[in-house]
Amino acid sequence: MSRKIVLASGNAGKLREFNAMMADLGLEFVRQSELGVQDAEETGLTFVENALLKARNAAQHTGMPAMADDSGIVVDALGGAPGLYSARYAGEHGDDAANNAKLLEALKDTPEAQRSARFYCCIVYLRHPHDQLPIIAEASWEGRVLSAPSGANGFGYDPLFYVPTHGCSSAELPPEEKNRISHRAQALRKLHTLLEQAKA
Ligand SMILES: O=P(O)(O)OP(=O)(O)OP(=O)(O)OC[C@H]1O[C@@H](n2cnc3c(O)ncnc32)[C@H](O)[C@@H]1O
Ligand SMILES: [Mg+2]
Repeated sequence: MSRKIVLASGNAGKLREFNAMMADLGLEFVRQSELGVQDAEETGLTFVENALLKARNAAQHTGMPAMADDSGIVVDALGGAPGLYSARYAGEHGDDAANNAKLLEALKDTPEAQRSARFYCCIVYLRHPHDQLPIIAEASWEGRVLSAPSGANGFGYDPLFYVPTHGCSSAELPPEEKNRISHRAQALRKLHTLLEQAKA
């Protein structure tokens, strides 16, 4: 699949990671902001609906194949919150510091054994604006929420997300290691396999 894809995200951290991962997969993309595409309203009640809304918006505004990611942190002790609303958990969209502070506050009385959480990522690919058979891949990354931030890599909730397999936060992982094991890496590899199979 050689066509250029419009990547329907405005999140700098995600774009950095997609940039690193898609080159290895031979996927060429352009950011929607470079094509004047405005962010879609995320009115969905599921991650897949929001990813579809973002991909469809970008495809319709450009006529190109489009790919979108909707993701978040799902915390068991909070009944799955912030989940779908991770980007605006503290109110202001994309205020990572406020979102992390609110998460720490919400779990201040939660013991370590009950702080399990997972990052979830759903990626949707549309071949063109009228594509009725989107290619969809999703993945989760199991961990738990730390009681204090640690590490400076990554973005969003990475300083608070403890990765049991590596004994550190996802913000302490080297970027290339996060891009090997994360929810986004797993979902993108699945999507790539589906694209190859569909010869999309
Ligand atoms: O919708 P786009 O434009 O892609 O950008 P966004 O930041 O609004 O993205 P989402 O709506 O998918 O919300 C995802 C939020 O979940 C968090 N998140 C997602 N993936 C993450 C990761 O790999 N590490 C840390 N936090 C992550 C982060 O706070 C994001 O703001
Ligand atoms: Mg968003």
